Amino acid sequence: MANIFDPSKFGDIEVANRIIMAPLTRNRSPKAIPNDLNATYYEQRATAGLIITEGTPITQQGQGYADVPGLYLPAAIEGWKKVTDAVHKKGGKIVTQVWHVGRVSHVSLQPDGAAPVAPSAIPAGGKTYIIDENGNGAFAETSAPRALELSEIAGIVDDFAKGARAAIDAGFDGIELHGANGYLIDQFLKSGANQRTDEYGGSIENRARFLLEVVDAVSREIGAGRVGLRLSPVTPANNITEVQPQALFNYVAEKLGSRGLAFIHVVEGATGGDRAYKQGDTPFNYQEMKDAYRKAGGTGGWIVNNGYDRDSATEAVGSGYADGVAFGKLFIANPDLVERFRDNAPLNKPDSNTFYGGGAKGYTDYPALESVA
Ligand SMILES: C=C(C(=O)O)c1ccccc1
Repeated sequence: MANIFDPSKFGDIEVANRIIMAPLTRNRSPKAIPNDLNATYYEQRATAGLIITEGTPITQQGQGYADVPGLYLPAAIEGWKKVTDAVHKKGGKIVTQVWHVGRVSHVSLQPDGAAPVAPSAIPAGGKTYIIDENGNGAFAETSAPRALELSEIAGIVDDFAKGARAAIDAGFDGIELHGANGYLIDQFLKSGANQRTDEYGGSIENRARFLLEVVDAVSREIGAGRVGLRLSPVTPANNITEVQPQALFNYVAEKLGSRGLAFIHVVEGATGGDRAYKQGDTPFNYQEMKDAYRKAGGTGGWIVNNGYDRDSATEAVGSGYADGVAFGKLFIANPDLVERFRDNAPLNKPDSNTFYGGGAKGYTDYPALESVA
């Protein structure tokens, strides 16, 4: 019976344990270029079985928030090399979350101040984080998106492949495709954001087409064994909705089963919120989705996320339900979370006031156990 401290292998990626650092946007990479402070932050957390970095846009069009790192500038690749080198020197493993925000953006962040793009011209609502005219961080309403022309979609699929290649060039052990939380891939998947009438909209097969084309393109580029995928079947994040999540994600899981991916990372419930959240009246059955994946030949690691603690993670891995458990806020506040879990030691509490933006405070200044002994 596995436990959370056992090593494993997710596709081509060997991991020292099952305690995974979840992707966490921190808005501390001005001009989309990773910096020394970012390298320190990730290095401090290198004992995670696998670090999944914050969302990293593949293009400026895919950028939706100020000061997140990108993969589309040469200087950013050099910046990421500082991060991957630092983590590898500590024996860690790290993949980057490859991201296109779709409609969750603002014209001030878009090339030539253009409208953000999406499957359909349906606004996300809600707010994003920009740098205002005075150079200060500020929250702003997301801008109304335009619907992608059919002829544009292949180019974005190719942008994902280029981003995956850039990630490997930057020294990452692989990538996680961001298919969750109401961003572009999730917008194509879900009925509330995708009302296209061409081969990318309407039926479940059509709405899953973009995801599967992106999976196949990045797998051709860097090898499926270095590709993970994050999904969030029922999250309401960024006002995304879906009328039949179980049918959709059972289908997606079945189609992923034959693609040899390294891992599938599933947000259970509302991202960062209610684990029991559901879209519609029927609770989502995550085991059923996993069964569909395994039945179709899926061998990738099954990583679960949202509201887990040491005990529930131990149960999830020990029972064989999960191969890994991803922790977000706990890794923000506990760089040495693995050691704290091993010693069943007290945990630092995260300060939500410093989650987004700023510098070292609330980022690299959380103490590790040995520093408080
Ligand atoms: C990448 C994010 C996600 O997946 O929800 C994100 C973006 C901004 C703030 C928090 C989280």
